[in-house]
Amino acid sequence: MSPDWWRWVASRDSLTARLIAAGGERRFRVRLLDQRLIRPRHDEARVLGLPYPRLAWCREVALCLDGHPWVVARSVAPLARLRGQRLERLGERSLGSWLFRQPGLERSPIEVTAAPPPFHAASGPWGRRSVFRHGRFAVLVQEFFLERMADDLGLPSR
Ligand SMILES: C=C(O[C@@H]1C=C(C(=O)O)C=C[C@H]1O)C(=O)O
Repeated sequence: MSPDWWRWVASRDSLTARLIAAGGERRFRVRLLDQRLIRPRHDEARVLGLPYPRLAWCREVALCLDGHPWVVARSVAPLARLRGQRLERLGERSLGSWLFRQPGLERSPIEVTAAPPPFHAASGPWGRRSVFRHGRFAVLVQEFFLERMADDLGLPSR
């Protein structure tokens, strides 16, 4: 991986904040693509340490700059660990802007993939995922950086 991409893929602070900063004059927007109850995919259940199959709340978004998707994300939170968090009310507010305000937030090591997003038609150089926890609450956040972001920021292909 190029150092330019490593800085994005390995970052552990808020991606929302980084995208807004990198976007400069461009307008940032979270576009809500879907939110629903699901049975997590096998690999998602494994990463979350869930006995399969358990119901989970799923949210899919595109993080857009001036209307162009730079990142697509799918977040999966086991219902049993939602602990009354009303995540469905986030709407087009960023999950990150809420998450990073939670006291005692912990983040697992980041897993990286070169595979395309399994939940979206767009493609790009890298994907990653990690689990955020605070107290008993847990959410798996899976983010895929798209070609449009590489083009707009003049990043290398990989
Ligand atoms: C986890 C973060 O939140 C971002 C916002 C998301 C959303 O609103 O659904 C999903 C993934 C993120 O990239 C972050 O900013 O780091």
